[in-house]
Amino acid sequence: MNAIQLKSVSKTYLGTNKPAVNDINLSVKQGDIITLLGPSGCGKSTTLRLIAGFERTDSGSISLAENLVSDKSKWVPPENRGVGMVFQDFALFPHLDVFNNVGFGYKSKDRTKRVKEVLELVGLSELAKRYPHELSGGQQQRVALARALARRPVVVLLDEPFSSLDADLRVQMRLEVKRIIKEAGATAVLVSHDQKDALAISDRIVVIKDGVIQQNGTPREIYQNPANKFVANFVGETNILKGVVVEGEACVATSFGTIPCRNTPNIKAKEQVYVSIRPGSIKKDENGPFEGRVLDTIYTGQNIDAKIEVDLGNGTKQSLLMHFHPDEIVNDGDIVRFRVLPDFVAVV
Ligand SMILES: Nc1ncnc2c1ncn2[C@@H]1O[C@H](COP(=O)(O)OP(=O)(O)OP(=O)(O)O)[C@@H](O)[C@H]1O
Repeated sequence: MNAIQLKSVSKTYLGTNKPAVNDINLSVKQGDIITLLGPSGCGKSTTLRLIAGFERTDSGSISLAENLVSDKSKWVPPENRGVGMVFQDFALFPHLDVFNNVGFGYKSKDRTKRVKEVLELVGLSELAKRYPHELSGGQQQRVALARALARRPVVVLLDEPFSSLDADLRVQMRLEVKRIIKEAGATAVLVSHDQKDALAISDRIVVIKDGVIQQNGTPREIYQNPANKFVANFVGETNILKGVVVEGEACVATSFGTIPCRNTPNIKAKEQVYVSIRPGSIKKDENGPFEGRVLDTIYTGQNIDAKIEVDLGNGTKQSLLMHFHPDEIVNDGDIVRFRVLPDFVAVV
């Protein structure tokens, strides 16, 4: 079952002449976590607000759990859409304790039982009597999530859920939020401009630019086979090079040599293309076919991120980003031989 379906949804705000959301089609399967990912102003929050019912569409239709909630002749208000919302700043009520924040507006007979249940789920049973100012950022986020889940919503919408958390807590809360949503069996839509959040938490990522969906895929598809240059650049670091597809081989001829590439069979031979090579696909190898000079290195703990320069022989140089194993000793000016593995090479 589709928990969410958007068909040809568009929205232009009054007083503007460019659509914030432009003909978006999107289906989200029951139980999936999806992230709307894109730069500031691309239309992520507008999409979320249209689903929640805080904004009205200009055209197109929205269904939640297969029930139509918005089209040109039907409009279901936010409170009747079965949507749970987690806001960026968590929006907890400062004068209510954790228990009453979570149970706010929940009027059913089973209120006490349900609030206890979701507090258990988010691991806050012990802190039910605390007030928001007595909680850490991560605990406040759990309260916000528990409140959103309490009414067993059709979908949970989370607007930049990790942006107010510091780096360590952010990493921890990605896993925790994912666990909680999965255990609750909820369907969730997150909005984020952070590719690391998106890759870590999502079943699917929807990359948006200028109100238009650029790609909708699993984190692996998005990272390994970005649909275009924008997606390749926005989700992770990459090298984008011009090239020509080689006839009869899964290869692309680029300025510094022929490199293996898996997604060429559907492309005509000799066609001019752009190829995206992730830095992790460029491996140091004493017997490799290419040679470059190290310009710059950054030690990240997991890798040594390096910028190298390949001499193309005719007075021009091609710079490339590559990763070295963190054990390597790499100095600026070193000459390294390398090869390109096909794993993270894609025509875009
Ligand atoms: N209430 C509004 N009135 C007019 N224009 C708006 C309004 N809200 C958003 N916009 C415009 O619509 C476009 C999309 O905005 P939106 O907030 O959906 O983007 P976003 O991707 O969520 O950005 P951010 O990450 O900065 O929140 C932007 O150009 C924005 O300026």
